[in-house]
Amino acid sequence: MTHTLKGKPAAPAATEFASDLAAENGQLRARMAYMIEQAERNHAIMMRHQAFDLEIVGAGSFPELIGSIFRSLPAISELDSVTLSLIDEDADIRTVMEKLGVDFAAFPDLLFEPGIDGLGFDTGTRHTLAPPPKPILGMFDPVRHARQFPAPGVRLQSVAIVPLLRNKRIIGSLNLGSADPARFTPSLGTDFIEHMASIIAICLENVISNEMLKYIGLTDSLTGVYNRRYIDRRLLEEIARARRQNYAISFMYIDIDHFKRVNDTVGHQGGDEVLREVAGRIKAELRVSDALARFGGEEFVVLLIDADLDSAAFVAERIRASIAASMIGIAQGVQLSITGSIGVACLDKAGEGTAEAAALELVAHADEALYLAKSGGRNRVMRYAGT
Ligand SMILES: Nc1nc2c(ncn2[C@@H]2O[C@H](COP(=O)(O)OP(=O)(O)OP(=O)(O)O)[C@@H](O)[C@H]2O)c(=O)[nH]1
Repeated sequence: MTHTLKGKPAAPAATEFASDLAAENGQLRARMAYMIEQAERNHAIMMRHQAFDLEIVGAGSFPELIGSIFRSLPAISELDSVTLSLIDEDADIRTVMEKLGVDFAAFPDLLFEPGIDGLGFDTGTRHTLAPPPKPILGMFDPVRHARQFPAPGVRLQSVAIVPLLRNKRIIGSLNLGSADPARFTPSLGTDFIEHMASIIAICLENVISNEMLKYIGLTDSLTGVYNRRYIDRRLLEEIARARRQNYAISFMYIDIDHFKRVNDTVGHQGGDEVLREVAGRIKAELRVSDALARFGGEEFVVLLIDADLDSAAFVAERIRASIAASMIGIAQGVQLSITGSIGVACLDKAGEGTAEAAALELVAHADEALYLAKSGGRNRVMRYAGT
């Protein structure tokens, strides 16, 4: 038997080798287990992101898309804050979405920027052919990132400001915030978040153009107010809602008096200017919940929500007075005195029968009242006699 200097028996070489091997094996197994766990975790993240991609690609409207982004992205990416900045130079997107009924109060993390400068990318000195900006990753700075994170719910530590690009044009930024300081560091690879941002950018551009088209299809290009298609649809929705909530809705026909003479005197273009001015004057007398449309020609209609015949006639009188109040100036200094006749009808507690039948009846009653206003001498408001 061999002895060490301290007198203990030395382990045989084979046993030593076996225990080294076992230790190494253990380490390798632990590493393997860790790598499998990582791979499974990454796979789960990939699957969640694929499901997210499918969800946003399938979004049929702007609120649906924005809702999906704010609801799902923080959860699947384990983020503490997600905001979205959209460039909206002349507030066109905001205006159209509002007109289509989008409630922006429901999306406090949706931010509009009047220009590219507000996004914080270095674009000032960029040559037009230079590559588009890359995501900016790093520590959260409450001053520098105040625009992207105006009211973060938690104390953010690191952020990623990812440009949303369409054909190399920046349309906004996706702003990701984490309470973990190591989550977004400048050295982190950005392929994954750039890919995610590119899908979001495509979806955003698609829904925004779809909503714009929808809006164009529902508005009158000459005056910018709604068109007949919009009112026909809205009337049915409003009748159904008025029935559920038990309130009255009213309808008004407004027809410019002797408009043929206007066209004959100042030409069709002059007539168009008068139509635009009259639309503006009517609109100024309405509440945001009321809907104004041009039914074609020189005829406008107004749908008043939660308004009985008395209140509708009161608003109609205000509109009549405002059209007649002052001359309308058109090109080359020509001033015209314009009046309008108005017929008003009301669907008390939203009527009986189908919504379609009730809508037809309401419009016909307002038309009858308009006829009375015209035959009674014009520049007047008449109520439907049967209501
Ligand atoms: N400028 C312009 N004129 C239009 C447009 N659409 C219809 N009109 C004209 O509107 C006029 C409507 O005339 P009428 O329906 O005879 O009625 P009116 O002259 O207004 O007479 P009353 O309604 O009876 O007071 C016609 O001359 C149409 O050519 C339009 O988009 N622009």
